[in-house]
Amino acid sequence: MENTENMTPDTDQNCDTDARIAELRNGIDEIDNNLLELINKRLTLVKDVGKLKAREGRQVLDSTRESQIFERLLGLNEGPLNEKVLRHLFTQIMAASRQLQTPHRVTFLGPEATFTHIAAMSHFGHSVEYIPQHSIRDVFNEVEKGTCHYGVVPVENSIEGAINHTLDLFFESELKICAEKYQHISHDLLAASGTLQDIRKVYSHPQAFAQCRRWLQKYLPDATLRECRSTAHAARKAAKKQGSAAIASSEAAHMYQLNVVASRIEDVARNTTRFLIIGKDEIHRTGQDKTSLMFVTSHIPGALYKTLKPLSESDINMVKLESRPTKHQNWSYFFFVDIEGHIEDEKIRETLSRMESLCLYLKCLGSYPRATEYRQ
Ligand SMILES: O=C(O)C(=O)C[C@]1(C(=O)O)C=C[C@@H](O)C=C1
Repeated sequence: MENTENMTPDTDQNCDTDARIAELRNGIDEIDNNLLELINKRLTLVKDVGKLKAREGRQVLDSTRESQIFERLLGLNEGPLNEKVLRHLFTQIMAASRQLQTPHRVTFLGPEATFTHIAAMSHFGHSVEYIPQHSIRDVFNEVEKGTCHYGVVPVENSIEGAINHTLDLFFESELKICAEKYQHISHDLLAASGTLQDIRKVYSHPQAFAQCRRWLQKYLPDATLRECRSTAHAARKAAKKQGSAAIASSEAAHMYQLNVVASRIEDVARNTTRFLIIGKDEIHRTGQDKTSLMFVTSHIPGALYKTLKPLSESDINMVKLESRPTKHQNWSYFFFVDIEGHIEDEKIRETLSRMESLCLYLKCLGSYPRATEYRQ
C-alpha cells in the first residue's frame, strides 16, 4: 500500500488526472472495438457486392456511389470531425474495400514522393499498389495495356497553367477521365543536417525554384541552385551530399530520411495542381459533374464562336478553355473545354451533338464528379 501522507497537492492532482485519463481511455477502447467490428462488418458486405459485380463483369470502382457516400456523410456530420478528415478516413475505408474486391494497381508520373504520388494516394488511399512511371506517356500506355487500372497525371497548375503534354496525349488515346483531384502544392526545405547554416547547395525542380525564389533570396542568397528532373530526385541527391538541401514535399523528407529545415517556403500560398485520374471506365452521373471535351474547328472566321454557341444557348457553364496546336497543320488548333454537367444529362447530350455538327471533330474525354479544392 502506498503511503499517501506525504503527498503534495500536485501529486494528488496527478493521480486524479491519471485516473480520469484511464477512465476516458477505457471509453476510447470500447469505441475502437466497436469501430473495428463495424469496419469488418462493412467489409463483409463489400465482399458480397464484389462477388455480384464480378459475376456480371462490372467494374469495382464506382465513383458515383463513392461521391454519394461522401455527400450523405458530410450532410450527417455534426463535428468535431472536420470535412477534410472525414473525407480522408472514408477514402481509406473505401480504398480497403476496393482492394478486397480486386487488388488495384494505380500508375502515376513518378518518382515516389512527388506531388502526383501524393495526389494519387490522397485519392485512392493506401491500400492500392502504386507503380511510378518516367513519363506521362508511359502512364497512358500502362493503363491502355491494362497492366494498371488507373493512371494519375497532372493537367493544370494554378500558377504555371496547363500541362500541355497531358492535353496532347488525349488526342491519341481512347482513355477516359474518371475523376479529378486538386492537390495543394507546398514546398519544404529538406536537409540531412536539419539546419540552414551549413547549406551551400540546393537541389530542386525548376518550377519549385521559381515558386520559392523570394524565400531563397532571403535565407540562402549565396547557395548554388542545381536543377533536377523532379523534387523527389532532388531529395535523393540532397540525402547523399553533405552541405546540400532540397526543395521538395514533406513526404520526400520521410522517404529519404531528411529533416525539414523550413516548411511552406513557397512565395505564393495558393499554389494548386489539378490532377486527372484516367482509365477505361465510364463514370455515372452524380448530379455534381464535369465533362471534358476536345474539338477541332475549321480554319474560318468565327468557327470557335459558332462551335461554342450551343453551350450558351443551352445555359451550360463552361469552366475551362485551352487551345493546343494540332501539329498536323500550322496554326490549326485543338480546343479543350470543361463544362458543368454529365454526358448522361439529356441537355448535355443534345448540346454536344449540335456542337459536333458545327466543327470538324469532337471527342468527349469523360464525365466525372466535380472535385472540391482544399487548402492543406
Ligand atoms: O457499393 C459498391 O459498389 C461497393 O463496391 C462498395 C464501395 C464502398 O466501400 O462503399 C467500394 C467500392 C466502390 O467504388 C463503391 C463503394
